[in-house]
Amino acid sequence: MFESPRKSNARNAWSESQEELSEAEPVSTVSKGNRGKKKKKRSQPQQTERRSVSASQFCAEESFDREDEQSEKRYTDYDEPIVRGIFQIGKKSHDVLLTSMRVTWSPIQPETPTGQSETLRRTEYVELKDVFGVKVKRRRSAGQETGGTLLGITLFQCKKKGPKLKDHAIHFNNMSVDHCEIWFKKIKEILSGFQNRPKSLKVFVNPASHKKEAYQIYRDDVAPLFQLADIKADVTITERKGHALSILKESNLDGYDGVVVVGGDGSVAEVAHGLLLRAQMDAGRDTDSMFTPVRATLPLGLIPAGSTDMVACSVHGIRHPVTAAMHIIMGHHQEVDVCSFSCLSRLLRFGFSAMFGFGGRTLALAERHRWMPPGQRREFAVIKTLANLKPEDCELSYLPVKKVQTETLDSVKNESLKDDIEEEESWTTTRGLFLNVSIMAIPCLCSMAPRGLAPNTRLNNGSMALITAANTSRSEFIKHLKRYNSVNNQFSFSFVETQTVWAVRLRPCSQSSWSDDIAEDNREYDFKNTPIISSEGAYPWNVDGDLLEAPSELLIRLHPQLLTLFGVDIEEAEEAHIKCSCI
Ligand SMILES: Nc1ncnc2c1ncn2[C@@H]1O[C@H](COP(=O)(O)OP(=O)(O)OP(=O)(O)O)[C@@H](O)[C@H]1O
Repeated sequence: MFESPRKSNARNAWSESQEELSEAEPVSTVSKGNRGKKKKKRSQPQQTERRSVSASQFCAEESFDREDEQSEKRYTDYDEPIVRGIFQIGKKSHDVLLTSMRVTWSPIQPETPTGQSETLRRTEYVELKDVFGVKVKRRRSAGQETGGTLLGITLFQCKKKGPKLKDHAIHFNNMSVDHCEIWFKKIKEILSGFQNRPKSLKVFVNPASHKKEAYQIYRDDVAPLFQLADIKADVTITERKGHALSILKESNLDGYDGVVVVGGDGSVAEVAHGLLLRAQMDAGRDTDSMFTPVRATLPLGLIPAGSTDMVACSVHGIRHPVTAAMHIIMGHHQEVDVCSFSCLSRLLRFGFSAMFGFGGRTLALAERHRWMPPGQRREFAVIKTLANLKPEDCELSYLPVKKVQTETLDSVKNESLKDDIEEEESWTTTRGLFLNVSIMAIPCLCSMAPRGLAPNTRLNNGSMALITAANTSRSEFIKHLKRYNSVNNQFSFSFVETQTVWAVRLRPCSQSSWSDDIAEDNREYDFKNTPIISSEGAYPWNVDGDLLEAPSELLIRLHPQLLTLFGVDIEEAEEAHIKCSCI
């Protein structure tokens, strides 16, 4: 029985095999003077191409025998042959070559009357930039934990299909210990040279997320991939709201290369806030004043396991735990804009999006009915809030993004924004009745809004979308909401306005805050068993799916590229994909 590669112990993989096996076969380590034709033609591989090339491509490159000195130099700089040997791949023996960039293999077979073209057509390769793990492959009997007959080595490749990433195993069979040891060590050495790839991660799993499946998702889909990639994971299963935040504030994070959260948007927001707050504390920033924040030192990985997963969808383009894990393993970094929420100059939290009015009230109501199953709770809250739809009387001010400012450097932008915030005349102010006010620093993709709640915002374009729905009839407002899930433009209503902004100030003016709703609600429900979340005079905000109560005016500022997430800019990824299929 073959050992399942996912269950092998990555760290001791080779040392274990050395102890148990002694039989050796000659290995032809490729010397510079004996590279043959293969050494000459490999130029720097294209960064976007992930699939194996066809033999015809390889053949075309191979066929040039006369090369000038310059191309020879390019070859030796980038694609030095390291080791060459024979492995069985599938059912056939192959001539396999390892260079610093790739592993190339072609079947060994007698030459045909037409020459070598057939062999070359079958030549394939995998680029090492797409490989995330190498393991020793052994045959073990049922129940055998260690040892076993060496069969060869297995490479684990990250494969891309649209926005989806998945792992793919390529088996190179050879029963010689010496042969496999050299290959194993050389490939390991190359893989450890990828600086962006994390070696050690702090992982937070929220067991209460959505259908309580976060731990299972981590254990079954993510941990085996981390193990293949030799990533050490220090896992905390959170016990309560705020648990991850307190760990991030208090623990020594020096040994980690990143932080990972397995959960929904609420968990993501808590961990993102924790990382950023920790960075401010370490940098000595006074968060009780108008401060210019510093960037978080560690990148954050998001494994979606919540009910909406807007942040994960926005940075991966898909809600898929394996894709999320592969972005972390491969060290794909994406800078992301973040906003800060402050009240009377005091920082309340960092986050990505906020809703006031309908969005805030709906969440507040759902939170008060936590005892209901998640889907039912949300549906109930939406219907009840729509039934009691009330506009918010508020004063709304914003700092519009000026064209010239969008091109300035981030640090300059932060300082310039700080000056503008302090100058009252830079603000545009309106007072009115609003059914909903949304402020989004990222596109907020989710199943209810596949194009995003804020489709015109990018992850790091240095601005936020301000979307206001002024007072209108319930039926018009429902039409607007329904459009998020359709191909029609949700903003083409006279009562909806969108702005591109840097900062927003919102001051509720109505005296009847949502505590009136609670009083009404409590008449209908058993309030002894329902926690009362609101305090008198506080207004509910939905900040990344988490309830935030602000007693008075809330200031929301944008901080360009303050956080690094493991992921990609999905628009760029899509463009690259389109280009590929055109070719
Ligand atoms: N052990 C725990 N028990 C209860 N709540 C927890 C626990 N650990 C963390 N939390 C809190 O649960 C809140 C909600 O979790 P999360 O956002 O992951 O799930 P969700 O609400 O189902 O998903 P989404 O936000 O995507 O809709 C978070 O604010 C988090 O702080």
